[in-house]
Amino acid sequence: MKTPDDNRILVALSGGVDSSIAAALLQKRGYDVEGAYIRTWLDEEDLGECPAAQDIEDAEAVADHLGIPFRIVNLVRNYREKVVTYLVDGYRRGITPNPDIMCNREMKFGVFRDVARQEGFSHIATGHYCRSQSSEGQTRILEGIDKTKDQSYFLALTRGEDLQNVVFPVGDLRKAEVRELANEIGLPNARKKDSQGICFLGKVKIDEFLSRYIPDSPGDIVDTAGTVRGTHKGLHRFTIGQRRGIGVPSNTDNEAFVVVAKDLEKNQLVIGFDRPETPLLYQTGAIIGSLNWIGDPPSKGETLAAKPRYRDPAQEIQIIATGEGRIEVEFKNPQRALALGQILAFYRGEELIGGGTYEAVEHQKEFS
Ligand SMILES: Nc1ncnc2c1ncn2[C@@H]1O[C@H](COP(=O)(O)OP(=O)(O)OP(=O)(O)O)[C@@H](O)[C@H]1O
Repeated sequence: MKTPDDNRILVALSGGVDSSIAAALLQKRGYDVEGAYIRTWLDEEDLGECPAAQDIEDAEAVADHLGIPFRIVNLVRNYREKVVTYLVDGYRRGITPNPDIMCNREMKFGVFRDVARQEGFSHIATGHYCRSQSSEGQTRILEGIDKTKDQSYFLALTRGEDLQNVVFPVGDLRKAEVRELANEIGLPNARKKDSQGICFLGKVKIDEFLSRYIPDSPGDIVDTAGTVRGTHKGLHRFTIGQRRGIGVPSNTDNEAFVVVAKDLEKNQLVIGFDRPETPLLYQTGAIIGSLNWIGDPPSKGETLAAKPRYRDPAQEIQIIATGEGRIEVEFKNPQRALALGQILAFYRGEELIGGGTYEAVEHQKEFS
């Protein structure tokens, strides 16, 4: 193992604009910067095409443009073990996993960070829109300045110690500034669109991907009164709140059915109208498990902000009870369509203090 050199930073280069600018900014600040593309998927047959090929080409072109060394870090095996398994197992159990959050925890800030350290890099950097502050051995993660791009949510399950010596150079910038900088320095990928969706899946649809791993398991579609309205091919193909692809006409003008629950025991998909009074659709509280604290853990009775999902605005919550590895929260305002397995991220002001997984949800009392 090489001794970490305080000036050496390995930037995770995805081929996108944000991480390219992260590398350019660090280079400008005088660091000894190198770029690395993380390969998480190899099996081109599985995906029909290799979405990574273009990204690798772009990442390499950026490294060339900046005149920094470039490498590909192969984490295909780790990714299958840690992320694909978690993803497929989750869907198989009827819950809704978040592979992006797991990819950050296990790959970028897990194995990749270890590889960087072994290669003598003191720090790693990514193009995430968030900020980090370190003092007295503790690292605090703050939302990015650009609230419309903030990606701190995706770090909610990353271990605090793994976020030490991680730099987020674009967290202090707005996306428009990042694009402007990319044009100014003539980055070859300046016009590239933002990436979307699950890390490796790229252009592949999630249900198509899952169908390779999880066999169909047909069952009834019922409404909230228990009347059978149709059949489904497998509960894993649906998420609470989903409107598309149910295939049951509502016969009501301007109102479609949404998935309000999955009854795993009966293998039934429960549907209803997208209305606040629809039974099961809105939640007032939740039990959160698989907890991870980056900042100081909350105490019983504390009022905090929390993001029930990425892109959801922060909601006021209260900590009702704390227990071993679990916490019970109450939402000030009922939340729509929270799915088991999804992640709640906790905030004190702008600081991300951690996150956990919905293990159970509490429905609006009058309807449950
Ligand atoms: N395959 C990859 N190889 C290396 N780094 C990656 C890879 N995928 C993502 N990253 C890193 O994680 C960060 C956040 O990833 P995300 O997929 O959300 O991309 P993004 O916000 O669109 O950023 P970018 O514009 O850099 O792609 C990236 O900025 C990059 O540093």
